[in-house]
Amino acid sequence: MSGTLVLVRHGQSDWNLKNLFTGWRDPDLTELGVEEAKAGGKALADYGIKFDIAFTSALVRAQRTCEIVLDAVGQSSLKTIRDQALNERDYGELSGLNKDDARKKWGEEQVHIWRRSYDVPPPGGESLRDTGARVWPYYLTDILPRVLSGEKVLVAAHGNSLRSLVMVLDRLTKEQVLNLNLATGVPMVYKLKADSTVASKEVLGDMSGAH
Ligand SMILES: O=C(O)[C@H](O)COP(=O)(O)O
Repeated sequence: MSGTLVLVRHGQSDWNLKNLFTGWRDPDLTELGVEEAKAGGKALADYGIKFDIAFTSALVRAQRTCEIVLDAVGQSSLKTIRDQALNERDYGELSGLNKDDARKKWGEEQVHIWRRSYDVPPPGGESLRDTGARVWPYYLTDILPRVLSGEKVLVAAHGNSLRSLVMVLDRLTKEQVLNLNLATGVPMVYKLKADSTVASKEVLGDMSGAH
């Protein structure tokens, strides 16, 4: 019997609010980010799920989101595994730069390619493929076996580490992944088949405002 995989991007961080490239830098959630995480948790509580285990990254914005979601579903003491394999894409030399300033310097198109393409890395940083090269093996060895054995698994992570997973789960092409944007704090509930492909996907919230 296969289980359930819930992916949730962390709520708004201080650097999301300031419009800065963040990557492996470690800002905390804003007040809005806390509210987004609470709303995602409430959606999961209303859905009626109880998790068997949670995974998050080595970065505080994802860890706090994970804690807030678990609190909302009444499981604040649930075992949670932190691993930097789930960290945000390393933004390299863009880390700490303002996204609008970067567009002025390098042009809208180039910045969009760095942010959303599959295989073009930002200077000194990771492409989505590079991010996947650490997320996918971790998923295969540490997360997927639990889901396939029937567990309900929460993964609270980042826009791009989760895009690399969604790309595989939703079988998106390199072209399609350009338009994949994940909203902060909106849970995606996947039920997997025994062969690890997706039986169903439900999005508990509004992804349309994601950018
Ligand atoms: O690291 C960051 O700056 C954000 O968390 C994600 O950035 P993006 O929207 O450019 O992918």
